[in-house]
Amino acid sequence: MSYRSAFRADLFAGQTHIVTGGGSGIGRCCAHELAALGANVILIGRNIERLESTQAEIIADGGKASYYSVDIRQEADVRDTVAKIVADHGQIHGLVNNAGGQFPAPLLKISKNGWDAVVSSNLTGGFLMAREVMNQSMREKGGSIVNIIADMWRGMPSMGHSGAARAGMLSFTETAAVEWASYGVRVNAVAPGFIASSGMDSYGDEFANHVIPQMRGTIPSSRMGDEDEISSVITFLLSPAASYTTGACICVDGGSSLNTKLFGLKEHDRMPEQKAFHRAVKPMAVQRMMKK
Ligand SMILES: CCCCC/C=C/C(=O)SCCNC(=O)CCNC(=O)[C@H](O)C(C)(C)COP(=O)(O)OP(=O)(O)OC[C@H]1O[C@@H](n2cnc3c(N)ncnc32)[C@H](O)[C@@H]1OP(=O)(O)O
Ligand SMILES: NC(=O)C1=CN([C@@H]2O[C@H](COP(=O)(O)OP(=O)(O)OC[C@H]3O[C@@H](n4cnc5c(N)ncnc54)[C@H](OP(=O)(O)O)[C@@H]3O)[C@@H](O)[C@H]2O)C=CC1
Repeated sequence: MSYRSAFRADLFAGQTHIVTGGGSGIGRCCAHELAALGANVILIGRNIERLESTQAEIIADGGKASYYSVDIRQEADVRDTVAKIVADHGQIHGLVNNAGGQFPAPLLKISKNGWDAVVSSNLTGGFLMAREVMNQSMREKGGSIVNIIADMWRGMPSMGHSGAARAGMLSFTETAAVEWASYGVRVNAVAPGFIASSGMDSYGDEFANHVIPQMRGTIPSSRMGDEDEISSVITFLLSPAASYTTGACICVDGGSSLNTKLFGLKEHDRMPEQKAFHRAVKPMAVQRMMKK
């Protein structure tokens, strides 16, 4: 296995974990990490080429992976796909609800269809996946669900549809954690900040050249996060190390959600030692996962 996880190599041996959006970005990275820890990984997404490619990478690396192409917004397709997964692989131990995305636009420029497309991708789809996995496996056998949301605290300007959906997903996480705890099912969330993922590259030049440099200046850690820095927290939440953790949300954002504008971060807060520290830790993170 070439993926260098911080966790024990047989952590998920004999277990099956679903990763939605597993064909690219954070989901692909997470699929690699879970497979490196012994899991049989099920990749879900719409684009078959990307799913196939991630599956091939994992298998070439000595891991186990399969894929099912489905749009998580389609209720009947989600139900049938989960049924197929249970028939093919048996118990589902973990679900990573990572599929999603949005387009940058101010609220006044978002059509009803645009709003619905984003809300159904980032809220309804995750609910459908969790409900079906619960009904068809976890309510009998227990399990762990991790929902990926976003840094939407105090609003998400230019991505208001996504902010509303992610806030809803956090509330869903908390409700499901309470309702499903007695079935031995834990439900948690991870809120990534700015992560240098392949998905982030999809927003075009304006976003890359203007928005990202501007946002980087507001992050106390002075850099964007890497995909593996989200994956390791997902892995922790799926693992027995988090056996008493449910209904929690872990912000993985280099401190950006804490950076109040009131007496905000100044250049002199970024000490030279801090920059040196980043240079020291970055190579290890990069070694964990080679980006495409
Ligand atoms: C402060 C923290 C920042 C956090 C940063 C977050 C980063 C990330 O999440 S990284 C990347 C994640 N990946 C993506 O975002 C993938 C790219 N996005 C999408 O695929 C789309 O946004 C989607 C989720 C809406 C795709 O859904 P789909 O059903 O394929 O959408 P359609 O193309 O059919 O369009 C439906 C509807 O939406 C309108 N629309 C789509 N794009 C835009 C746009 N760029 N601007 C305005 N409107 C858009 C589209 O026009 C349709 O509406 P109608 O025209 O009214 O029918
Ligand atoms: N990168 C970042 O900075 C941040 C990312 N996030 C969130 O983290 C998650 C992963 O993002 P990231 O890896 O960066 O971006 P990607 O765009 O690479 O990943 C999104 C994945 O979701 C899948 N997907 C999207 N819609 C659907 C759908 N309707 N049905 C099934 N699969 C779907 C896509 O596959 P396909 O197109 O094949 O269906 C793709 O593999 C997303 O929810 C994203 O919004 C949150 C905060 C910050």
